[in-house]
Amino acid sequence: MTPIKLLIDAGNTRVKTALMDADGHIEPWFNLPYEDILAQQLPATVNVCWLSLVGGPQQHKLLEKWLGHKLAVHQVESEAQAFGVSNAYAEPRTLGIDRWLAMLGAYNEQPKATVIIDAGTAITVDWVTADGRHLGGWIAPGVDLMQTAVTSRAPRVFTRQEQMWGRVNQLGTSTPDGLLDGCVNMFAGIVRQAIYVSEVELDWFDFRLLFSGGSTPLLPIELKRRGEHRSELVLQGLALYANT
Ligand SMILES: Nc1ncnc2c1ncn2[C@@H]1O[C@H](COP(=O)(O)OP(=O)(O)O)[C@@H](O)[C@H]1O
Ligand SMILES: CC(C)(COP(=O)(O)O)[C@@H](O)C(=O)NCCC(=O)O
Ligand SMILES: [K+]
Repeated sequence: MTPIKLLIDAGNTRVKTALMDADGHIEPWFNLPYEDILAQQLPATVNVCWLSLVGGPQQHKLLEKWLGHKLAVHQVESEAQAFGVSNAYAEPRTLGIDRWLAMLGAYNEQPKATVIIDAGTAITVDWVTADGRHLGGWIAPGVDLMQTAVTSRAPRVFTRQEQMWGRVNQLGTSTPDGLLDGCVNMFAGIVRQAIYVSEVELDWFDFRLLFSGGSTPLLPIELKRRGEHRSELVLQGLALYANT
């Protein structure tokens, strides 16, 4: 493919990108922490970029430094409605652009009742009905943040740099294991609660459960099997805007 457009999903921790050609085909490019993006060489054929940014001024500055003045940048904002989806927020622009785009990406792929759980820096959960109504959602700390929240206020609690995988359903027998297991299980718990609310409160019996974000692999297999791992939803939403 000859890429002409760059799509950027700039989270609070990592930057995910894709390239789009003149026919609207997209191909994933990289998923890197901010400090590593400057080393990435932009393809010479790319002249325009579509940006989803939830990070602050520091992250914005890094992106500007990377892109230089070579590209026209379209920064997308959440809207009251677009591409068949209506935003539940009374102030639509205050909904995280990553959450908005993930809903557009999912709904335009399959217009069906959908729950999207994005577990990155924060964990967000959003509900969209089969007719494209966003009902609202949740914002909770991500797994790393949960651990930092405890260690920053309790001097005797500490973490060890170690693999987080496979910790769900474990009972910790040391401080770092107990903290890790507690936080990973908090994540599993919010997923179970989201399923409960969908089935019992909303009476949904046939819905898509989509997982995205860097912490998805921490979920136990029985929860992963209830849904699909779809980390490119924000980029798919951006592609809708880039194709207009
Ligand atoms: N390659 C990786 N190795 C270890 N942890 C990762 C990796 N990628 C993502 N994570 C975890 O996921 C989080 C970032 O996921 P991501 O969905 O990219 O977040 P955001 O959109 O907030 O930038 C990190 O805080 C970390 O917990
Ligand atoms: C909730 C978020 C911090 C999630 O960001 P992420 O974890 O993907 O980096 C982001 O979507 C955001 O800043 N939202 C604005 C507030 C809102 O959605 O209501
Ligand atoms: K998130």
